[in-house]
Amino acid sequence: MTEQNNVLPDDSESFDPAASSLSGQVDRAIMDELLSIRSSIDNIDATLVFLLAERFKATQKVGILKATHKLPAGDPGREAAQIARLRRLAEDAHLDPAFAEKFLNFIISEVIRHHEAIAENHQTTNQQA
Ligand SMILES: O=C(O)C(=O)C[C@]1(C(=O)O)C=C[C@@H](O)C=C1
Repeated sequence: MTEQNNVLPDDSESFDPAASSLSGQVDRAIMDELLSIRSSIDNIDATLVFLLAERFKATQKVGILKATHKLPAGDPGREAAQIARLRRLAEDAHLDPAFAEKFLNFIISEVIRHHEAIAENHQTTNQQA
């Protein structure tokens, strides 16, 4: 049977978790320890991608709602509250709050770009109708 029941995409054929420019240059035990830690990093990176995909699905709904009701793409008041909250969470988690703020701003700027594209598209479609 070729049916796939797993939820995760299969990247096992294209991704080599042992890929490294250090291969053959580092003691086996050290390399094994490095690969073991990298395995956690790979799981975390995969989780980040799935979480970001879910966040962008949610913000796409916001973008459609905003375009439908002609609301501005950005909401600086909301952003200020989000940034203050994330900075506090970052501090509690021993993550650099400046990095957390930069990361959120990076994501939000992409979301605003998407919102503007949705609004543009919505306007064009309505002009044609
Ligand atoms: O909540 C909104 O109004 C959104 O458009 C989402 C979002 C976000 O990505 O969190 C993006 C842009 C706004 O400036 C504020 C927040």
